[in-house]
Formats: sequence, structure tokens, C-alpha cells
Amino acid sequence: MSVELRDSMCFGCSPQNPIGLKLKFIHDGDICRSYFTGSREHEGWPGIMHGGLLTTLLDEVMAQWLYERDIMAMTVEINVKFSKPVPIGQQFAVEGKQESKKGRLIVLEGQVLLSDGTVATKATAKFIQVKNSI
Ligand SMILES: CCCCCCCC(=O)SCCNC(=O)CCNC(=O)[C@H](O)C(C)(C)COP(=O)(O)OP(=O)(O)OC[C@H]1O[C@@H](n2cnc3c(N)ncnc32)[C@H](O)[C@@H]1OP(=O)(O)O
Repeated sequence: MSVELRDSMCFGCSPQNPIGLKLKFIHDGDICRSYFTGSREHEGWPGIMHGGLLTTLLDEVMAQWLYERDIMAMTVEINVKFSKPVPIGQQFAVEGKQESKKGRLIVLEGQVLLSDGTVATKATAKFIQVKNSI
């Protein structure tokens, strides 16, 4: 990898960040997937995952999809549709995959899936490829 994340304090994935989400990723064909179980610290409305945190989770799996493929890119836009509440205390999956690429602009799609397979949240994000010097 061109940019070393080992010493990073990335809020999404660093194991060293004491207040981070400490996400781990599974690269399954053309999908990057992570699992998360929210607790009281992650709620907005009582018992429900905070939407901003769901957005962070989606942004992170999409960024990791790119990172796994040695593509250094930064999020420039993200659109999120929250269709169903995501309860805390129950594991859910967060997935990302590439939708298109044109020049430096890469569009990815993401979704949050509840344990019964229901799609609770959908996202589309635009990333711009940057030089390997973030
Ligand atoms: C892997 C572990 C880390 C995971 C982290 C999770 C992901 C993140 O949170 S990233 C952090 C949040 N994002 C940021 O901070 C990005 C802030 N933005 C920037 O720094 C700059 O916009 C940057 C560097 C991305 C691009 O700047 P720059 O290189 O000057 O590009 P710029 O000329 O503005 O745009 C490049 C092209 O993209 C296009 N473009 C830019 N934004 C958009 C957009 N929103 N929609 C469509 N096209 C766009 C431009 O029109 C331009 O097109 P063309 O080349 O045809 O003229």
C-alpha cells in the first residue's frame, strides 16, 4: 500500500484510536463489508443508531474498497437515504462497492443491512483520486 495506515488514528478503522469505531473489513469479490453493533454511545433517538454515524460507517467501507485496490481517493460528496431505523444492540452489515469511474471521479454505492437482510440505509458517494501523498 502506498499510504501506510498502520500508525493512523483513523476514526473508522484504527485499532489505536480510543474513541474510534475500530472497524474491520472483509473484501468479498467486488464488495467491501464490515459488521457493527451499536451501543448507547452511538444512538441518536433512544435505541436507534445516529444517522451521522451510519454515514461515517458507509463512507469508511467505501473508502476501504478503494484503499484495498491501492486507489488513494478522498470523499467529496455523499448522499444518504435513511429508510428504516437501525437498532442499537443488534449487529448489522455495512457494504460498499464501485458503481462507476470516469477519470479521477469514482462513484461508490453503499448500504446498511439489518440482520434479516432488510436494507435500512443506502448511500452514493463521489470520491476524487488524489496523488499517493495524503
Ligand atoms: C482509507 C482510510 C481513510 C478513510 C477516510 C474516509 C474518507 C474521508 O473521510 S475523506 C475526508 C473528507 N474529504 C475531504 O477532506 C476532501 C476535501 N476535498 C479536497 O481536498 C479536494 O477537493 C480534493 C483534493 C479531493 C480534490 O481537489 P483537486 O485535486 O483540486 O481537484 P478538483 O480540481 O477540485 O476536482 C477534480 C475533478 O473532480 C471534479 N469534482 C470535484 N468534486 C466533485 C463533485 N462533488 N462531483 C463531481 N465532480 C467533482 C472536478 O470538477 C474536477 O473535474 P475535472 O478534472 O474534469 O475538471
